[in-house]
Amino acid sequence: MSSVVVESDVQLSLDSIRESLIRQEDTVVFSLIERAKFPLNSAAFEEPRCLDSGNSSSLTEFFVREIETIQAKVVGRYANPEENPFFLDNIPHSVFPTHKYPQVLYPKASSVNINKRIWDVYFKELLPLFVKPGEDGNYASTAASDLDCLQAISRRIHYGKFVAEVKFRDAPHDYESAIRSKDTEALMKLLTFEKVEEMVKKRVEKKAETFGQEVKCVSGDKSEKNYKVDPLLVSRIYGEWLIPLTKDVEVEYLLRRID
Ligand SMILES: C=C(O[C@@H]1C=C(C(=O)O)C=C[C@H]1O)C(=O)O
Repeated sequence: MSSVVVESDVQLSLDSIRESLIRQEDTVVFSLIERAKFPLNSAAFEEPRCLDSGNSSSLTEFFVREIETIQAKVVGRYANPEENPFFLDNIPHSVFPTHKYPQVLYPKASSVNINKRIWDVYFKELLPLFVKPGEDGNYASTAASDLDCLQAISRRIHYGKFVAEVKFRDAPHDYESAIRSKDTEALMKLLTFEKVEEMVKKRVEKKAETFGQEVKCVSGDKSEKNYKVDPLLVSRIYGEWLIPLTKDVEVEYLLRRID
């Protein structure tokens, strides 16, 4: 995953942040396309089927917890300020040396984490929209695919912290009074760029068309195109959930920006 390259004097630009968000769209769209191979398979994430007595996790929750622990220990995943865990309260230390990430985010605001909301939104609202209903019993692969989607979506939404930091640095006086009076409406207005949002929605629709079309080798084939995930739905997922949640992260971050 491409990261914003910032040196210790921490040069940030809205353009470089937006470029990373554009690249992350590829990951999000591909992960949705991959997940659409499987039906809903709700038993994996709804039923507490763990055989370990005293553990009431669903298969998916158990899987995500275990993978997060391994990723923290082996690759220091959460040393990267772009990554936010779903379950780990105490992040285990990496057993290998980790990259020293420059301190870009404001320390008191950097811990904003809305993954509980993202988890609920993903399983209750998004997933039923873009996968077929039913069960095929392929729960292990489904859980792995869900984790890919969750991590891609979570990274995208929490990137709002970087967006908010750069917007604050570009116009601290504009933001400071709204932060002091905890005026979330004013903050939302300041950080919103409707034209950019429209462009994002159009672009992800196009990406879903391009990445998810069935490829045919018959030249001149004029038959209707089939898509693995409806491109309009991908645009809607961005417009109704991913962009608003990113902006909520921006507001949460800004509210703690001058603590
Ligand atoms: C992320 C930004 O902040 C807001 C959120 C956007 C998004 O989530 O794509 C787009 C434009 C802004 O309204 C940005 O300005 O790029």
